[in-house]
Amino acid sequence: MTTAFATTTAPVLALEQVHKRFRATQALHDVTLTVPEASFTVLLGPAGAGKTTTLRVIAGLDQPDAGRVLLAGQDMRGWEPKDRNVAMIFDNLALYPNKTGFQNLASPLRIRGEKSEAIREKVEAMAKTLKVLHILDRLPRTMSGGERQRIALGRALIRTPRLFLLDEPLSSLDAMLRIELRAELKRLQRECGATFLMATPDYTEALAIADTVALLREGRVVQLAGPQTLYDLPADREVARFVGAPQINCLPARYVPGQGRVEAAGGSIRAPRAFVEAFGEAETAFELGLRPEHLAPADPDRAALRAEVIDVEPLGLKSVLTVRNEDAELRVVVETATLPRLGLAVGASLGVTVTNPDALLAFDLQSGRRIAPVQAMAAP
Ligand SMILES: Nc1ncnc2c1ncn2[C@@H]1O[C@H](COP(=O)(O)OP(=O)(O)OP(=O)(O)O)[C@@H](O)[C@H]1O
Repeated sequence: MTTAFATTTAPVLALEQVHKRFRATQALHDVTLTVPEASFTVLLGPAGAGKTTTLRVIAGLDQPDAGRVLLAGQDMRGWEPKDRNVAMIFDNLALYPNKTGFQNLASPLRIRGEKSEAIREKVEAMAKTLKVLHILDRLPRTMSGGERQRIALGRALIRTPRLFLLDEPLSSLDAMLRIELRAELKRLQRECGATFLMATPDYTEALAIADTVALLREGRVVQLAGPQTLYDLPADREVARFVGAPQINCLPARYVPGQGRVEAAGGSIRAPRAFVEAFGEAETAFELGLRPEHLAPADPDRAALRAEVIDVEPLGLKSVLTVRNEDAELRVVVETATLPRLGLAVGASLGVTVTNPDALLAFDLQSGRRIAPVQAMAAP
């Protein structure tokens, strides 16, 4: 399916210092965000972060207290939702129960007064893309949940607004279907050249689907970055914790400049270059961020630290070990197949080594902001 979208030099959407308060709650605080044409941007954040409010403000369903919403460069102040040429798709994608799959898909086009032939063509193209050609003659009650969701998505996507706003559109689906449909959403967006802004609290969904992620927390954009940057260079400790499973290990640490070493969890490792650059000659206490996949079991005599296994969580191909010593508790990801050979079971002693020192993160003890690696916010 191809659809021509008008090209303008201005981004499809720009939010400029948007504020929104609901009585005691500051739902949005100084939100500034740009969404370029033909991109897939994800608003990621926990419940109550302000995702839905952001989408509603863009759609014109809520008015900002301050700041501007620009669509294709045009200030939307005073514009009715229906005149903004944006489509908002919610999670409860209801279908008309008495209409067939075809009629449901066709309804937005019929409302717009399109000709029958054009409608048939567009519906069939959409049905083919979403793999629902075989159920076009059926009523929703005879479809599976996933089929209904596809028809509903197709009905929303069959129009060609300049911006699609999707509010957790996959949240009511089971895990398998969600993964399948999110890949299709991405493909649809790419093939149509449409511009999507999607809200989700699920970081795996955001990482899998987004070109750019805007991480919202308590009404603020905490980080705007490509998915990999968000994971590798989180703006602060909370972002690092929110993005990634098993969760990143965060532990008190000290940088010792003379020796160029980092001490943590009762052990010591050579400081990565990024830390030397960030800390210079200053002995510094900080919080060390260690992703579980950057740790590995090792010979206790040669490892950075020693610990005891207190839990083993098998996850199929990989397992998560929780290990503890007097100073710290850490999660370590290992290949499940290696567990018996290494004798790793609850109660076993082991050494733990850092496999990728360049991936270590340092956070400020007070503010939690990342202090190493120092890197300008990378372009997504
Ligand atoms: N109409 C309203 N009246 C009062 N408070 C509101 C209203 N709408 C939203 N809020 C509050 O504003 C904050 C942001 O809400 P919002 O629905 O935007 O969050 P969200 O990130 O979409 O959360 P969720 O993932 O749970 O949908 C919350 O504290 C919420 O309680």
